[in-house]
Amino acid sequence: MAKMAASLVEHGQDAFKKLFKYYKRRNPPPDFSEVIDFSKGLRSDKVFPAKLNLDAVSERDAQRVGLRPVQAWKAFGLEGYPGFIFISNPFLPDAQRYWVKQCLKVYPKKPNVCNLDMHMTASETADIWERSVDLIRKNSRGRSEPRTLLERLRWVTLGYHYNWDTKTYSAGHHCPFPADLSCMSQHVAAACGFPGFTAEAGILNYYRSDSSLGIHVDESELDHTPPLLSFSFGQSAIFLLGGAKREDPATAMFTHSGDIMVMSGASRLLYHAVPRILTTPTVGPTSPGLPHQSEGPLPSSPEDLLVHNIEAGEWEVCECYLQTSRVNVTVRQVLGPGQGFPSETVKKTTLFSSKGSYHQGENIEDVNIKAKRIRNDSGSSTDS
Ligand SMILES: O=C(O)CCC(=O)C(=O)O
Ligand SMILES: [Fe+2]
Repeated sequence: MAKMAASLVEHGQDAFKKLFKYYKRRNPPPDFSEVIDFSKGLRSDKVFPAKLNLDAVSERDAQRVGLRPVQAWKAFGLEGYPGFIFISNPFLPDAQRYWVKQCLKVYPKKPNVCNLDMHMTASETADIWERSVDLIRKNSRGRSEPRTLLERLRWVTLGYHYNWDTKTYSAGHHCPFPADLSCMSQHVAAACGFPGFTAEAGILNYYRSDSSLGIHVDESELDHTPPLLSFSFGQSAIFLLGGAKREDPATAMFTHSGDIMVMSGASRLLYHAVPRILTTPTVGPTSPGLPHQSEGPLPSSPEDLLVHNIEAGEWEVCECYLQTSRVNVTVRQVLGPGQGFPSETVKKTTLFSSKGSYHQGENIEDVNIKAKRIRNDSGSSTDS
């Protein structure tokens, strides 16, 4: 089986698509032995330690956003992918809980935009968390139908809201980017050698255990010099990193809870995909970094600490949700320094951003292909 995965890579022709299908397959299950696992350090000969800028972020600034001191981060590069940096869970004990809570409770709130807005009124989507918590708490693993709004959440956009139809950002469709996530992203980017990074757009993807994300490249940002940052929480997944062309072969790696990926330089515009979320039927964490038992509270709050310990009741809901889910946050800088949107994009916004018409009259498959959205095994749309 391991040979099979390798031979798919060697044959070139549509190698990425074949690898995607291979890792997505349930029956028979794929062999994961060739998947790079950065949590195991330098075990693979393709993995090498990445150099970070150790002075870019003070220990105090890192702590403020829930990160360990940069000196303690385990950061890796991957042979053949210059500019790709994988940081294996650099979060302080319990800090992930804060970020998970933000992703589930805070960022889906208005004025941010989510998939549920496309079919529901503003008042119906006003408090997704509050409307979901009681049922999530009574969670029974293994059921297939999502019962709550939180379980039907597929994406949230922050800052400059990504328009899935036109594949553009625009000046007219924008709301303030969350200050905490902006600050954390700035520190991660600075440690990776990008001190001027500005978080301008965010896409949160909410994956259920049968979800996948198709092969795509993130090229809608107007400047590709700044890196793209990716934060993963919850269940582990297989992430495939390909080449500059869609059919180029790809490398498979695990992403676990707390892991950060940085796509910069020559790796900024590489094709990538998430063919599979890895969940096991056992209760408790399956992802090495998933916070389960309290790992020890965050340091008692200096006044300016951005992350804080969350309430036990809130974590109970997050933990139930994460037993079958993965949340990924990508943070992007859209514009170069001093750059503005071309007037063309502003015009397009008026045409396409009216909420009622978003995705309407379109075949769901077309929308999924165009917008490279998350799909479920059943093939059903996860856009609603
Ligand atoms: O979920 C992931 O790890 C990748 C997400 C992604 O590629 C995207 O949002 O563009
Ligand atoms: Fe992406």
